[in-house]
Amino acid sequence: AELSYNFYKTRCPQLEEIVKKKSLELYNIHGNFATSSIRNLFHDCGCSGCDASILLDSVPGMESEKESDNNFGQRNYKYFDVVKAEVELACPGTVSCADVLMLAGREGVINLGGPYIPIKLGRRDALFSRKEDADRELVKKDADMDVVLEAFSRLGIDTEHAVAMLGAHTIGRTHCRNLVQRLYPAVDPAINSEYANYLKLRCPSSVTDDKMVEYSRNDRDTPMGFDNNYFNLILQGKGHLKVDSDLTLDPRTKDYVTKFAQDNGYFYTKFGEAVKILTEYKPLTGTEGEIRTVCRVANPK
Ligand code: HEM
Repeated sequence: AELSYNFYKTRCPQLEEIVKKKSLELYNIHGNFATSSIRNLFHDCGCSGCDASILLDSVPGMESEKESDNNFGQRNYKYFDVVKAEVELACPGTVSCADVLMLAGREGVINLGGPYIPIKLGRRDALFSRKEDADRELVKKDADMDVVLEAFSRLGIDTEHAVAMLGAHTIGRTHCRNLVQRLYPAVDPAINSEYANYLKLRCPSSVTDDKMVEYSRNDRDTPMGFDNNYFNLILQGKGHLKVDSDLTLDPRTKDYVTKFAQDNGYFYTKFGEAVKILTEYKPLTGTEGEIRTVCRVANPK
């Protein structure tokens, strides 16, 4: 069985309209659902394929992907339940959480002013989710470029598309616990010194308190705009993570950064192509897995 653009054409013809409407409604109330849904999508597909395994809660005997440090900062999982409930009303037991997650991620990009990305459908949902898979398969925040490019290449994504995908860091936030290693005891020389002072105001101590929700927005100019400003920012030394700074320094990636910084349309094209490849990575299809009713729990046996 394969994914296709018309998988739900007869099974649930209203699906894409429902997800679009509900995602926009949620975005209008909780703007950051759009932001987080894009990272959710990446971390679902990037760990054991696009199978909504990231949405499963831990249960006795199963520590889920959510518990991995690589998923620190993920938020708003609950809104997928809201979208899925609406889909269940129209088409009970028909549409997977994995497809809902892909479509909601797509709508997140659109709601933030980014490009429309056609998404093939027909995925099914994983029966389990394992913290260890997320520990192993997702890229750590301080990974070097070899590791980053290797991880993308495992997903079928080449260097240019990997650089485009990282353009997603044009929205959202970085918590201080992910920033302070580059600020204390000494500022990483790849960070612009004025900007480092700003980050130090946002994160005044090397000791962070996760309960305080201390963070800095990735793009202070257009925080809720899905645009190519990320590439301008990293060229100015305003990248938050090691990977953001390294993109401008590594000979394999730096020319793509300049190209995307100069041409928003080209960035959109390459980002869209990359998302298409990503969302078709290792889906469950046919009779594999299940169609979960509630995205956070596997169906009762
Ligand atoms: C592979 C290299 C990558 C690494 C190491 C990485 C790491 C991170 C880290 C550490 C954060 C901050 C989390 C926090 O402190 O709350 C973050 C945020 C984010 N990342 Fe990435 N990321 C990578 C690639 C991507 C890709 C490919 C996408 C999407 C296509 C993406 C989308 C996002 C988004 C949207 C946020 C903001 C989330 C929010 O505000 O809720 N990242 N990333």
